[in-house]
Amino acid sequence: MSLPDKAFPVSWDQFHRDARALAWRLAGLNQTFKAIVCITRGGLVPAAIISRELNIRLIETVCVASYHDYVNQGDMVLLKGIAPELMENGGESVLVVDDLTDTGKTAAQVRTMLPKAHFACVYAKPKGVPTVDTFITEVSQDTWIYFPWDMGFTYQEPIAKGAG
Ligand SMILES: O=P(O)(O)OC[C@H]1O[C@H](OP(=O)(O)OP(=O)(O)O)[C@H](O)[C@@H]1O
Ligand code: HPA
Ligand SMILES: [Mg+2]
Repeated sequence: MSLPDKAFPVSWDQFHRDARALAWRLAGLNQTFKAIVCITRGGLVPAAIISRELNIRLIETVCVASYHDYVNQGDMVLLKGIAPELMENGGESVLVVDDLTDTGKTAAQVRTMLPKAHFACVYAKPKGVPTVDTFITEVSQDTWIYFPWDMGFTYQEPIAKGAG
């Protein structure tokens, strides 16, 4: 598999705005969440923003590794599971947070551990949409999202390079 055709670069400002929009959406559910389980590593950043906005202080991680060479998804490896007390009652009142759902495999794997939890992510691609309960922005499946923590400043060729 090669890199998707379209690029969706996200700045820190935009990510903060979108993660805060997700927090507003979750606040509107009028549901009390007793804990956040964030899917590392991408879920750590929105979890920090959402935990601040919703005043959730109990934060757990589930550590899943799957994308071993940038775009190609290898086997999923569970590096660290979830504290047993948060898995009681299928994870009822637990909020699971990730930066995005793409094929939906990561969310589906975590759902097997927390079937009754609420799954939220900032961005979603169509294949992943059915695996989450709440998200903010959908991008097409052939789009690659570039997160600010993966980026650096580089020279950009003019769009009309060579012209004039
Ligand atoms: O819906 P999927 O096709 O499973 O893809 C979505 C997952 O892929 C990315 O994580 P990644 O496995 O790249 O690891 P990272 O969060 O540690 O960067 C992203 O943060 C999601 O967790
Ligand atoms: N961007 C960054 N990481 C990802 C993506 C993406 O579009 N899909 C799966 N992991
Ligand atoms: Mg991830």
